[in-house]
Amino acid sequence: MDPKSIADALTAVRHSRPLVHHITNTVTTNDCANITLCTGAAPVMAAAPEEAGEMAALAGAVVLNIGTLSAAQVESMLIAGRAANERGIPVILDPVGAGATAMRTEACERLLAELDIAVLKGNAGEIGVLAGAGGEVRGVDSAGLAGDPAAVAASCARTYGTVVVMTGPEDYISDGERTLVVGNGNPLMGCLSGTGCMTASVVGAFVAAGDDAVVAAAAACASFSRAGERAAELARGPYSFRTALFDEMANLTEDDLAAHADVRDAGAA
Ligand SMILES: Nc1ncnc2c1ncn2[C@@H]1O[C@H](COP(=O)(O)OP(=O)(O)O)[C@@H](O)[C@H]1O
Ligand SMILES: Cc1ncsc1CCOP(=O)(O)O
Ligand SMILES: [Mg+2]
Repeated sequence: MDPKSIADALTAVRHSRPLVHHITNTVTTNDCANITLCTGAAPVMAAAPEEAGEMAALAGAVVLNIGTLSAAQVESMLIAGRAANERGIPVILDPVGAGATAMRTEACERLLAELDIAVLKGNAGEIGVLAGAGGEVRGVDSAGLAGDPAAVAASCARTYGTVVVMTGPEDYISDGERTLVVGNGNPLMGCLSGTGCMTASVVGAFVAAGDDAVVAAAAACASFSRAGERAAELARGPYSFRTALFDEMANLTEDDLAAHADVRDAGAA
């Protein structure tokens, strides 16, 4: 893919500094706030049903993450999602742990049925479960996927009428017709809780700032994973990597991204 359109997508985030409203889990909420800031956008976390719709209406994107969900939180997600849908504000769903318990799977299916989800972003196991394609999930981690990942991402996108971002050593982005693969990243990203959640935040920032959700989501994945590559050069282990990941996201330049983003059509992968 044209490296300039990837770099331009980062420029668009930094110029528009979109507000990214999150209703998210209690484990990685601070990481999501700070990676949103380091990307060049503005985070806000607001989950109370009394304000979720009002806050969503002010946002450039809404990120719904079911990592530590409750029945009440699902209701807040529906309120926020409806407010966003009424205004054409993109909603990103992170189906953390879908497939691990019936509650998580059913919550995702309800959110996907009742809301217009712009981007469904999960790991390979979560997307495989929701696609009905033999995904396996252990807690919040992917435990495997049956079949060709590009085909699963595309099939899931068609099933739900959304853009799918399926993360792993390579990230697959598909709207059901066009499927891109992002090759950037480093294995240390899989050794840290929160990198999947942060991917959703970064996707939210890029989709808020862009016109084409497939290109924006691919640019988001390339940017975050390129920051991961640079951070890995500075790290002594997972926790110094974590610090470096935020710094490298904030310091990422359009020139570096244009030179190193590895975004291809999956068919040509
Ligand atoms: N082995 C790996 N090599 C490169 N990047 C990885 C690897 N594992 C995960 N990532 C990156 O880490 C982020 C989180 O992906 P993943 O671990 O699949 O999500 P989750 O935390 O939801 O299980 C994504 O940006 C993905 O590209
Ligand atoms: C460990 C854990 N448990 C519930 S949510 C959560 C964080 C998951 O973060 P990620 O999916 O980004 O690894
Ligand atoms: Mg993880």
